[in-house]
Amino acid sequence: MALKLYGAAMSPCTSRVMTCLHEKEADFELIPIDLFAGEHKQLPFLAKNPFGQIPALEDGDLSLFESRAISAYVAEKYKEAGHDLIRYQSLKEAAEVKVWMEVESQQYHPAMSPIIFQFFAAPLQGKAPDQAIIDENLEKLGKVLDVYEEKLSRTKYLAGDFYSLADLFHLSFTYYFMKTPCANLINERPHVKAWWEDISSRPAFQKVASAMTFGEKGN
Ligand SMILES: N[C@@H](CCC(=O)N[C@@H](CSO)C(=O)NCC(=O)O)C(=O)O
Repeated sequence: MALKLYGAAMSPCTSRVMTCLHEKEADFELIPIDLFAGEHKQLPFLAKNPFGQIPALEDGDLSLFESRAISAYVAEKYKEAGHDLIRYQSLKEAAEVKVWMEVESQQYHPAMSPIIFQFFAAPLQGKAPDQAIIDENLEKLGKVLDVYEEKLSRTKYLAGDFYSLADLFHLSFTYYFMKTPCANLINERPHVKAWWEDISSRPAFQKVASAMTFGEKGN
């Protein structure tokens, strides 16, 4: 039976899960939740995620939320299908994947998401981007990217010489980041740039990126 993903194609958190579903060649249905109408802040959606945020996923009687947890579930459930994202046959490699999944959510995302908010969400609320917030977080992100540059000079991908869920977790927010005037923060770091070009060119993400139209005319 097809998995049901509740969210919005342009939302980076929904796109994170869709990218994983495509890598695993999983059959799913995207059920749109209208953020602009506040559908995510009321029942029935609140019963799927009490924090009132997209995405949520239903697989039979299992209902999940948090895009990274949903992606990890999908990667485990379909571990023998499509690309192995969690290195389930190697305890050591799987542990490295877990380290860099945490790095994305604990180091990279906290610096990246305020920048994305300023460029894409603030204007929707009629506010100009707050340059002080952008600058403060660019400095933090630069320090994180310096660590990435060194690591990626030693391994092709973050967890090793294999593409994993850790790399995938970065795709959707970084896609929007590369559309801002701050893209040079990645482009000026050769190993990070090469890594970004490699992971964002994967067919599973390309399928998703075409619908990631935040900030474009009419959105
Ligand atoms: N840690 C959670 C964050 C979900 C989230 O921020 N969802 C956003 C859209 S994705 O950018 C959202 O629902 N925003 C609307 C709101 O917060 O009101 C996850 O990874 O699933």
